[in-house]
Amino acid sequence: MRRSLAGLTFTPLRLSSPRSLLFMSSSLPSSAGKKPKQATLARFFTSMKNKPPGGSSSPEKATKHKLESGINEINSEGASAIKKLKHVSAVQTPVEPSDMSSNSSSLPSSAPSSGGVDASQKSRELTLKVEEEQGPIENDHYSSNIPYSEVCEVFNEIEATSSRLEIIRICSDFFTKIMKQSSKNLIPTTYLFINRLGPDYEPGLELGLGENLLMKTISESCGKSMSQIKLKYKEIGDLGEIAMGARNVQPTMFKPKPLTVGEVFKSLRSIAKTQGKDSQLRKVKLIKRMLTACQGVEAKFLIRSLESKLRIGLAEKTVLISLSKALLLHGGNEESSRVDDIPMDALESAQQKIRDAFCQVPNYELVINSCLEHGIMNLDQFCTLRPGIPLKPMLAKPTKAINEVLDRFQGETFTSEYKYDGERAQVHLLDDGTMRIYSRNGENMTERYPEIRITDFIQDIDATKNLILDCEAVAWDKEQGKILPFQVLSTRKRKDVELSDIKVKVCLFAFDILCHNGERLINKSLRERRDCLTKVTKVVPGEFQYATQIVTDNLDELQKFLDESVNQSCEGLMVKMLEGPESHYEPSKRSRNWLKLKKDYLEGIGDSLDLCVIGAYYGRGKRTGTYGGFLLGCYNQDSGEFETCCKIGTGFSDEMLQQLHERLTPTIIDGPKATFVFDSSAEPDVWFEPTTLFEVLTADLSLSPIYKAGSATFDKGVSLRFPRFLRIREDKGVEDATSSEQIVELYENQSHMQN
Ligand SMILES: Nc1ncnc2c1ncn2[C@@H]1O[C@H](COP(=O)(O)OP(=O)(O)OP(=O)(O)O)[C@@H](O)[C@H]1O
Repeated sequence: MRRSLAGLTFTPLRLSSPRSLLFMSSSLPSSAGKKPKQATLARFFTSMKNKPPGGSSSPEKATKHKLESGINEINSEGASAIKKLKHVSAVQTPVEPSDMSSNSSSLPSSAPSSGGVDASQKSRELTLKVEEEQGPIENDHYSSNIPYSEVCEVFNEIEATSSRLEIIRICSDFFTKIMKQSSKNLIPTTYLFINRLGPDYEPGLELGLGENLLMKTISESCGKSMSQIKLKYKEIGDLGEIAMGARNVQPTMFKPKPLTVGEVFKSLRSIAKTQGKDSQLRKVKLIKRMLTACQGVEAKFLIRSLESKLRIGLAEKTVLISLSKALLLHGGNEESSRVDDIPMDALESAQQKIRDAFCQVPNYELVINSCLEHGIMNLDQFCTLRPGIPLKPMLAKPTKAINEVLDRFQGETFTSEYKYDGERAQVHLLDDGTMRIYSRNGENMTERYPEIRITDFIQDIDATKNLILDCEAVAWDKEQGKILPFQVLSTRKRKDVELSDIKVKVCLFAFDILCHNGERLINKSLRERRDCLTKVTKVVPGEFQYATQIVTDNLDELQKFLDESVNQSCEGLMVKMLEGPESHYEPSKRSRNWLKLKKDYLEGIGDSLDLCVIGAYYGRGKRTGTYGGFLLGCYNQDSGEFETCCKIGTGFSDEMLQQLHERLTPTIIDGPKATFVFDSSAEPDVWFEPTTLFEVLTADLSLSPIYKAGSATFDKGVSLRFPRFLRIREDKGVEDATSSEQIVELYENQSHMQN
């Protein structure tokens, strides 16, 4: 069967067997270890345009070089004075909605011929003035003339589709189509699809728009009163639908000029970056401009993007797979001009390459541009980790007993390290001497630790130009010279920390080095990386130390080491492969080459779970006035859904219940989201927008007809028995919740142990 999308004919991807189906929906590392069939692959890749390193002369190339050297500094000094003046000239005249696509097009005749100090200072002043009026000026990396309506039509189609394979087909067909027009279209479009405004580590990309502000804007632009909007919102609970309904019945004198993907994306970024005096007003102005130009379904998705909830059931992983298909097709010649013509193993390799690159460089812009310039199959040479970009950290699998560890590492050389109880800190030293510290989620938290100076911990500062270290930041008692528990660390301020504010000292415990002087070390053995770490850095007691470690496979020695770690306020042990390819650092992967052994959880399933709060039950008796229990869900990374796995009411202090009531009540929504998978017998009294993760302990896991975690694997869902609240996970986003896949694995391990 052939389908047609906006004039182009595509044949849907045919999957030859249930096994291939399984691959398509499988998780990130699924194809590791599988060898693609060389003959088919070779045939396919020789038919691809050969793009030698750096040999491309495509128009994207120049842009790409600019991007690679400083994409995360988009609004900084990088944009030239001329470019700024160019924008200034265009924006000095008031821009009507219908003119939105025309700004930044012409150079003023007065543009300076060189970037002399006066000229650039002057342009900076002008830029600041315009930024004050309009929000920060963007350079043109995000230009795209694709009509925004086309993206919205695709969103609409996805919203109405439940099959993940079909969604992948829709997305990859669309990406292929827009790339045929210009490959530049892909970056802003991808960001709109994943509902983000840039890489996670780029600061200042929070839209910060409250529900009320959006209602007011809709009311003012679409000619409805605030009370009408509020009433409708109570009824249908979707501001997007409301804006679309209101906009579409609004009489207009002139047909507005259609919005483009480029201008919508750039306006969203400008809204996020608008700060300071009257920022709300300026944000509203930008929204109104777009809203008055919306037609058809555009207003629905524009408002949802502004709310940062697209609600179409599109998981980021699905977008990544679709992207790899489209990019692979784009790199091929006419013989392979349809997704169907690409051999399955070529697709598998391409997907793996793009995921690997993304784990090292979590920036769509850099990954896409690298694909376009060098070809997707050469990504591993050109798109690799670098100081200044936080790579996704390697993660560990839980274990329940030392015996399990010994079974796993039998016959191998492995090492055990203390598992410190603090916050992960990826420390980067950049060529220009600046230091950045990134969290587990790639958030820049350098400001949180103003007392840390990495240069103090480097042996030979002249010989070390840049590096990336993997560490745990732990609260430290300077007087007693010992580690303090995590709870003490969490009392430190998270923002705007001044040196004078610091009451709780921090010590960095380094356990890995991932890059040194531009050399990637992740494909070296842990033993080699450790040697490098101790050569390049030096211990400063109480400020920078190495993770305490031991190399032994003796059960008694390991038991003693585990007890010692706990006595020193650690959580237990991290046990790691020490030699050979299995000891390489695997970004983003929850690997069986790193096992965690947490002393407190040995009695349970070996680990705590981080689950998303999606609903609550009103408290009774002593708990009247607060919530008495909560409905929790894990996150299915394939479908983007939250699958319920337990009700929880144990482990909360009265104070915590009060806090949770205050925190969660503003996030109440009118009904369950389409992404909540639940059974009607466990319906809560109120539903929440997913915002908060609880770290939860459980005695064990069991199958239940009421809960839905992992129900695609088993007929029933996996649920937690006797769940107990431990704390709120402030350092994780809702999509970092324990995945359905992890829950299934924990359940299977538990059944295996019981048998
Ligand atoms: N020696 C060590 N080696 C590696 N990680 C360590 C070490 N000591 C402490 N850690 C911390 O332990 C974390 C992994 O264990 P844990 O399960 O507690 O973390 P988490 O954030 O809940 O992650 P997840 O549950 O997703 O694995 C690492 O992310 C790191 O922050």
